[in-house]
Amino acid sequence: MNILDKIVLRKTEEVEQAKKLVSIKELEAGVYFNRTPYVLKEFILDPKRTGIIAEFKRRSPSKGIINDRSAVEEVTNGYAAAGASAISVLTDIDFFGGHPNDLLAARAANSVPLLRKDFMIDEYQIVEAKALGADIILLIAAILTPAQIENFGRLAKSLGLNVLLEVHNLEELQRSINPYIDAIGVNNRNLADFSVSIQTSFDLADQIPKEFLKISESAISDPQTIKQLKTAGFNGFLIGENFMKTSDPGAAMHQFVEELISV
Ligand SMILES: O=C(O)c1ccccc1NCC(=O)[C@H](O)[C@H](O)COP(=O)(O)O
Repeated sequence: MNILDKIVLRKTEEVEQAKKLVSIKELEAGVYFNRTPYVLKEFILDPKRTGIIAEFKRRSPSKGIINDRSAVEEVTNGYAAAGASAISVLTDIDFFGGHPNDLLAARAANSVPLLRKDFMIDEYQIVEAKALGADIILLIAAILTPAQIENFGRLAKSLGLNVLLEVHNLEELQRSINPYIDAIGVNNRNLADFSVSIQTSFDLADQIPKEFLKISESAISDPQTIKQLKTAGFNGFLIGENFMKTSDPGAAMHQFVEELISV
């Protein structure tokens, strides 16, 4: 069993527990449920912003603890001030040290699009994402069937949410595209064995149909790489560890953006 299988197994139990604790009706009565989500495309393509989706990530299966000291409000405020086009908040508890409350806290503290970064395997989590104040959900092709991706995408769009489809290879891309997707993220990390290669993004860049935003995800640590990814057609860049491993992730992003402007 690889790490993705383990995560999905645990997630299945977690979602069943959550359903028993909080009903869909209660989620729909939440303070954020009726807010209109931001449109990701407007923020990613805004020339005053950076295209960076900066991630709040305490730990990961590949790296262990990355940062268990920084507060979500402080970090996400720092990211927004540094020009983030969106902020990714990991809500997985057991494998990433996140929590749904991190998303609520980030929502209360920020006015940029928020990605609920989690392993979505059930429609309940999409309704929950809306209730937590998310603007974007992630659908990972490696753990979902094409029918699930279409059904989850349809539900997300009916709630006004943006849909980011994550793929790692051409086969996942070709079998997963549907009309409910806004953005395609190419994950440079192989989630089964943790190997990373930016080449994955370069290889898939021209295969992504023009109507989708193109996001390169993971293992980005150098402004020069962003420049190359932009030349290849990417408009968005998901970065976690490179900022979170520092004592002040917002300041680290600010410094990164300064360098990005000058390369
Ligand atoms: O990061 C991991 O170790 C990981 C393991 C298994 C499934 C998902 C995983 N990460 C999720 C992500 O895709 C990243 O958090 C995100 O793209 C940011 O990556 P990075 O900039 O390398 O922290």
